[in-house]
Amino acid sequence: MINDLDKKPIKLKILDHRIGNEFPLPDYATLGSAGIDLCACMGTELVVEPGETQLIPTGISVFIEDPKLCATILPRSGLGHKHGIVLGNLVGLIDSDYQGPLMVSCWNRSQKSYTITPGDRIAQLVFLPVVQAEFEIVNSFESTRRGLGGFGHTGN
Ligand SMILES: O=c1ccn([C@H]2C[C@H](O)[C@@H](COP(=O)(O)OP(=O)(O)OP(=O)(O)O)O2)c(=O)[nH]1
Ligand SMILES: [Mg+2]
Repeated sequence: MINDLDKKPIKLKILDHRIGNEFPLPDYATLGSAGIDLCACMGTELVVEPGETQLIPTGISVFIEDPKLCATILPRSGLGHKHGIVLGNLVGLIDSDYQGPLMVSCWNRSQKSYTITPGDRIAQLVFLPVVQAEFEIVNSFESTRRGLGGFGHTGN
């Protein structure tokens, strides 16, 4: 269990006033949840046809501020597995200096149209640590057992 004091304060703007009223404030569903569900905040129902991708507002923006953190937008497993509703960008990456609205690219990879109703939880937001690299230009690397082998080099 994560104590509230161990949680990282993150600035959040409510852009759609249904958030915190008709739709819940973003929060972890259970004590051990890694993700916070994001709600679809469009005005009316939206039908995503098979193969189609729609950009859906979530009604919030966050300012992560700390460059050692980012957030990712991930599919919800139930929607992805049962209905083929995943993300058009596969994974959304939210930069620590981004201050705009959080948007979800919804891709219907199934053969059936899918209706999204305002307030539906369409994806989830996961905060993650980030390490920024500073490149050191070299001419060669110390050799390793793997060396250049990859892409199945070690077998199945
Ligand atoms: O699913 C997503 C992915 C990104 N973003 C926002 C936050 C992110 O910080 C910004 C830029 O995303 P990214 O760097 O992945 O896109 P880009 O195509 O490289 O755009 P840019 O040139 O603005 O960086 O868009 C979202 O709201 N939802
Ligand atoms: Mg970018």
